[in-house]
Amino acid sequence: MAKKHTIDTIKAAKNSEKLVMITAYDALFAKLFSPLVDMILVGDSLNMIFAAKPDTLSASMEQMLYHTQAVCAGAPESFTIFDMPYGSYTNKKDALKNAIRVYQESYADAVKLEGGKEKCHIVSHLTKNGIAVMGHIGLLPQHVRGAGGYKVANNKDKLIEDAKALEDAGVFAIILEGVKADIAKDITASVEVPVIGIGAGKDVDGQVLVWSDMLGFFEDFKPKFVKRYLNGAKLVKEAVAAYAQEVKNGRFPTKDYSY
Ligand SMILES: Nc1nc(=O)c2c([nH]1)NC[C@@H]1CN(c3ccc(C(=O)N[C@@H](CCC(=O)O)C(=O)O)cc3)CN21
Ligand SMILES: CC(C)C(=O)C(=O)O
Ligand SMILES: [Mg+2]
Repeated sequence: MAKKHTIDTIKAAKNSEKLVMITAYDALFAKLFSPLVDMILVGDSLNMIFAAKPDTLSASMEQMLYHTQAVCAGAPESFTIFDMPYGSYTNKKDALKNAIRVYQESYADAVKLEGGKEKCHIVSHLTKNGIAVMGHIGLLPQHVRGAGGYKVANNKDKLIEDAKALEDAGVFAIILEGVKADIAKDITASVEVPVIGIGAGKDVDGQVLVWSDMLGFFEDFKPKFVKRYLNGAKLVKEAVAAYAQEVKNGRFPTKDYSY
């Protein structure tokens, strides 16, 4: 990706090229991913992956800001999206206050928040104040406890209504999570902003995956939509085992590694 995206180039990608998005939570990986993807999401999924919590609900603004500062430091050339944590956008006033913190305390380019029609008054309040907002509909991880689990969403008419309402409220793109592929196709066709899928099949405008899922580091989590492009956990375990063995048997360090 030669030049950093803007909301205009992201919108223009619809119907011309697929958009590639990946999560990152730290500078090291963000720097590796940056030249290879269109957008980086600092997902509240970091609460589960980085902090080993059972869900995303306890992620805080402070934690999200800390990780976003790290990601932006590692990937200044990437369009970076801050995932608004649970409870940070329950009303217009709090949402704007917290979104302004994102722009003032990090270099994130946009924020993302979960919800459709019922969140549009908040989305338009943010966009009217100069904040770029990405929507997120379908399976909403922040609703996991209230909903009693992660469930694929199949209410096509409601999802199309949500997508259109978000577009009217001013989002520049929409995440569509956990939706049957044929329904996702119709939702994607119903709006002019790009729809980025996760577990939503191929007929969307782009894809997002959690980095540690697609690189095979998050071994305990293997839902249907995750493709493993690397067996990260296996490679790391082999390397650390080799190091441990060489320390134990005195083969490391040799003269080459000694002063
Ligand atoms: N590591 C990780 N990857 C993610 O993609 C992710 C997170 N964490 N945390 C936040 C949310 C939670 N997500 C999830 C979590 C579980 C399922 C899941 O169990 N899916 C079932 C389908 C259930 C159904 O058929 O209704 C599956 O078996 O695929 C899906 C998305 C996606 N997000
Ligand atoms: C799964 C993606 C879209 C997300 O919201 C996250 O990583 O938190
Ligand atoms: Mg999230």
